[in-house]
Amino acid sequence: MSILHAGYPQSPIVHFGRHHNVNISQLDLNHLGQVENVPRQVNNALVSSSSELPLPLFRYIWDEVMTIHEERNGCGVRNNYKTPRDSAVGSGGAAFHHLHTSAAPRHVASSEFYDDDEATSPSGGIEICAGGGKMMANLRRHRQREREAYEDDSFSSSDESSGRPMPRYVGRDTDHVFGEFEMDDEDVEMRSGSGRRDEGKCIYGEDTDEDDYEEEESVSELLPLGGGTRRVPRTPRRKNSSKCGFFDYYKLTDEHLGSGAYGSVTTCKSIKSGQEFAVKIVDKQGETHSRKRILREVNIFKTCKGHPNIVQLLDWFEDDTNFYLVMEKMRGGPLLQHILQRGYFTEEEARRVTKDIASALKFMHDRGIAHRDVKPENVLCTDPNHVSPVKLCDLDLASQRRPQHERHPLSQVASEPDLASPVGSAEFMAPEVVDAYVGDALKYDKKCDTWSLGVILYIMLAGYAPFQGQCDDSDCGWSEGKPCEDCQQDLFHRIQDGYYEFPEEEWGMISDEAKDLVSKLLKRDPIDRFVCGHYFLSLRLRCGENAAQMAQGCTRALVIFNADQILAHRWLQQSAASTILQTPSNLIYRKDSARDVQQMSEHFNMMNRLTDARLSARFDKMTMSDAASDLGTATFHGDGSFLSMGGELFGTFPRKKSVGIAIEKSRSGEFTPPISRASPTTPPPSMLDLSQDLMDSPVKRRSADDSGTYSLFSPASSNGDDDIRSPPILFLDMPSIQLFGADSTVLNSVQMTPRHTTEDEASLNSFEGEQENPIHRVETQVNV
Ligand SMILES: Nc1ncnc2c1ncn2[C@@H]1O[C@H](COP(=O)(O)OP(=O)(O)OP(=O)(O)O)[C@@H](O)[C@H]1O
Repeated sequence: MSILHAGYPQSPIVHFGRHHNVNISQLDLNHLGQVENVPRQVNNALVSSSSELPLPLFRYIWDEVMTIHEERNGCGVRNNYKTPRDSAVGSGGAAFHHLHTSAAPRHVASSEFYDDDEATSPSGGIEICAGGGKMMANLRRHRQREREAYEDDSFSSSDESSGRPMPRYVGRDTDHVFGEFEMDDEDVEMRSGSGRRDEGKCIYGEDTDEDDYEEEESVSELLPLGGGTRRVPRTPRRKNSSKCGFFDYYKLTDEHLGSGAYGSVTTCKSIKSGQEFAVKIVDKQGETHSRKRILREVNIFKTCKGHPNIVQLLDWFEDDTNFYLVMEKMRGGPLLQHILQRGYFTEEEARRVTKDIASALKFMHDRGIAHRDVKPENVLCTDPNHVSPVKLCDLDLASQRRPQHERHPLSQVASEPDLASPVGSAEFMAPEVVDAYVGDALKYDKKCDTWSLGVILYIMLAGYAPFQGQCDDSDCGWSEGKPCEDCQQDLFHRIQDGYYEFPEEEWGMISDEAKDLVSKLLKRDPIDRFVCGHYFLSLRLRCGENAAQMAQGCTRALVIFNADQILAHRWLQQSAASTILQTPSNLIYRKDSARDVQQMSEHFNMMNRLTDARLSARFDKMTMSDAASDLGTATFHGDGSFLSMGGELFGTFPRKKSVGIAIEKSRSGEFTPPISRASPTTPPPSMLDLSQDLMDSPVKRRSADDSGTYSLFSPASSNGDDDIRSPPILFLDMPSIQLFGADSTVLNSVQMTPRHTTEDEASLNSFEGEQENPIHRVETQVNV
């Protein structure tokens, strides 16, 4: 985990008005690293986090600093800051210094981010915000550049980081010669025409002159952290005149590599070089054929281009009957089959496989993609003689965020189809995904992948799954892969309970570190589950004696978490024991009926679309309290998933309608919201209006240990920020803010001494404000 703090580096003290000072170094990661009760691996990660922060993120911060500065001060500021490398220019200099020297500044930014007077307003209340429109927009730009850099050379064949050469492409380069499928509009027709051979038609079939140019395909940009999609400007490119199909370049062999719900995968050979590849052939006539789906899969393959632990797509074709996706051939076969055939497997090998999968997931998650079907069949071994390295395949269920402009501000909460559709194979489904099946429809996110990784790790170590379905019917064929309603229900219940064991017989010999990682991944509540990928958190601390003052004065701190919790786990950090596991003999692997799962998914998708339409219609004529009750009841499910999407959601509320508040009320405990009474920090009336409605709509919370914890969220309504993507505001008149890690240990706390405290405040146990990163909570505690 890496943290970058953008605070006030020139002085560690931030002045909140006349009476209240905050030592901002409390947010400094080096300080955090010394917190005693932070687990060792977190502590270590924090201590070393500055140097781990990827350079591109620093570039982003630098860009952000300069952009904001330029906007406020006119042009030319950027240039002024570009010359010196010393710290005389404050944080900007520090960031710049880092860019040029890779040194790790402890602070980046300061007043470059925000007006000086924001830090010196009268104190009395605290406002916490997440997201930040400009931050997000700049992060998108940064991501685009980063993605282009990756495509250019970061994971090229001489990728030093992996030490593994990428497959050398020898066949036709569809991208450069013939163009690609239409990627940017999923409904668009793929172009086709008569191929040179009868078997196939080429994707771009029109005859053209040698000198013809066509526009390069737009590339959909996949964005992390709640981003959207933006088209890259088209550039002209020479178009080849030849027409061609799959069979002009490859011939099929008899070797069948596997099949799934959508196609069969066989070996093919390049006619030119004789080199072997794998080709997934999807029948257009089949019930499951969907051009949209294929295009999405290709698009995601493209985004994952070059990663050493994701199978690479090399070429793709379409003819009258089939789609052809030509990939590198994974000669070692699916993971468990490989382990079974070898009959030998060690804990160290399990560790390496886990690291490879986690690395692939981090890469995808960083780009806003969830795989959603992580299971052993989709983990393929590169080499027939070694279990690792492995690569993830089957990106056809992977999901990316939709472009911002295509989303409806409210509908995405309940029905964003990308991550809301339950897909995947039953044994590997995370509880929140199962919830979506069994009626408690709610959002789930990329963390469903890390759950599945936990299941795979469990199976690798023990040879059986942590959750298994059973029924009383002795003739039931569930264990052979046949459908059984009762077994499926039983499995779902077990996953929802989240209860599993480490039976001594198999687990006695396995290291505590390995078990610890399993338990961090198989956390029932996604909030507590380990994550990988970048997350960031923007805090706004706002002070004022009344709403008007609060609207004016604030300061902000940006915290970026490079939350590679999985890869940073101590079991993955160093070699594990070479203990020989019982896995091969215990492996009784039941192939999933992915088709059944998919049918359920389609059904759920349909329900989603209905909900979507309903919400869209309602939103247009919605009053503020409607919006509030929507958030409070229909769409806010109180398990943190709201907030895992929250940064996006809040950011997209149109300002005029944006005074929604969602309050989560736990099952037990009394709750008196500070906003419902007059206090020195009385929030704007719009918020007061809503509070009572929300109090009447408690939301069920699923975590067992949540009593006395409350959440309050609101999109921005009065922060004086003209940015339509302005972040949510959490009004608090509490004196301290605490950052919590995934395991609920306090990472940091910022103490505020309120000028006014009342007895009422003592009745508030705590607030919990979730930011975009669901693993970190911001909580206030009463300190009268
Ligand atoms: N590049 C490859 N090299 C070797 N084998 C492969 C390759 N790609 C896929 N396979 C094998 O083919 C199987 C099916 O491939 P894939 O999962 O992509 O198809 P699918 O129809 O999308 O499957 P699903 O039903 O899981 O969605 C895989 O489980 C794997 O065993």
